[in-house]
Amino acid sequence: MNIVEVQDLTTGYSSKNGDKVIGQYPSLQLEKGDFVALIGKNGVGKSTLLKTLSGDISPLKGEVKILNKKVDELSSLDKSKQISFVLSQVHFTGKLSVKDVVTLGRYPYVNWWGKLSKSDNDIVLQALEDVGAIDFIDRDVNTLSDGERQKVMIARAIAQDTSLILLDESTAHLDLINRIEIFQLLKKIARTRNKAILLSTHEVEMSLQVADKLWILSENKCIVGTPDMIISKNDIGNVFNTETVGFDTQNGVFNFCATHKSFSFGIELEPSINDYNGDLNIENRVLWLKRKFQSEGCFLTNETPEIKISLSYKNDILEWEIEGFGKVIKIHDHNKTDLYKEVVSNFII
Ligand SMILES: Nc1ncnc2c1ncn2[C@@H]1O[C@H](COP(=O)(O)OP(=O)(O)OP(=O)(O)O)[C@@H](O)[C@H]1O
Repeated sequence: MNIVEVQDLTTGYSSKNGDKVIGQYPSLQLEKGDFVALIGKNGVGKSTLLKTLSGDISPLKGEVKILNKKVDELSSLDKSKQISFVLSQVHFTGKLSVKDVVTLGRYPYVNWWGKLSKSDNDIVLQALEDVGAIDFIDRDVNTLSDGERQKVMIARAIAQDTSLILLDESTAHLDLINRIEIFQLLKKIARTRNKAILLSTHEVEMSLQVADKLWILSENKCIVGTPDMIISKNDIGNVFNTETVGFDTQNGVFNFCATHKSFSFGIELEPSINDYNGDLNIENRVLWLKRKFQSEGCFLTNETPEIKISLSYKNDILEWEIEGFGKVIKIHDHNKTDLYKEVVSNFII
């Protein structure tokens, strides 16, 4: 079942000088259980779309339905039971504890006298536990770090228990481990509690690994797909690649490319390497060396490269042999060799 249904939607802003169109989306849906990442370059319209879905701004054209009801026709109480919206920047005036802030998420459900039940209290504590914020439950929310505050705001949305949770760059201030944990937590909440969660983010690589689907905004439109579909059509590369950044569809990561072109190179591992029994993962080391050379503008090729590099294992020592421009050098590798620097200083300069 669809929680969100978008038809012929045009997002944007009206002013006395006329309408400013930001995006046009003929049809978009979010189903129960969906955890979807909304990605796209700066200024492409992610926040504008989220604010339109939440009913905070009106569409220039078309409509948004939440559980079959037009969002702009929902009462504010119904809206707060159906939609929670986590913003990236929040500031509270006055002194509010972390618990007070998360408890605000329960207010659509309180009785006539505004009294919270024990189960409301349990939901608040569980939400704080879920996001890893229970340890600062009594702190003044304005004294928290940006990352800590983000966790609290996500806990408030969880406590609000809405069908749709929208998050605008809410993991931006979190460190890597917290980002992964919050992504996984949001996915689990979507699945186990049958919610639809849409998170705008610049975490393209993590979205590909964790989200069920991606919405990629680009030039007024939205490309929708599962990560495997998106990768197979190279949608990420088509949208994000520039002269200096290229998306590697095989490894699901962005590679840096130099704007200038340098020498061609090839790296091979000689069979003797099989006898090596040290604590390095040689294949990974070579993979990252290739990336380093490519980021310097070097072109990887197996067919007669200008610089041929081979790694072997002789007399208990790893040894690089570098050949090119009529010259050969050997380097004993004690795991500290900056191979790119060696090549440039011995062969290029
Ligand atoms: N209130 C407004 N009035 C007019 N234009 C606006 C308004 N708010 C945003 N915009 C413009 O709408 C466009 C989309 O902005 P939006 O914030 O939706 O992009 P975004 O994809 O979320 O960007 P970012 O990744 O940088 O956060 C931008 O060109 C922005 O300048």
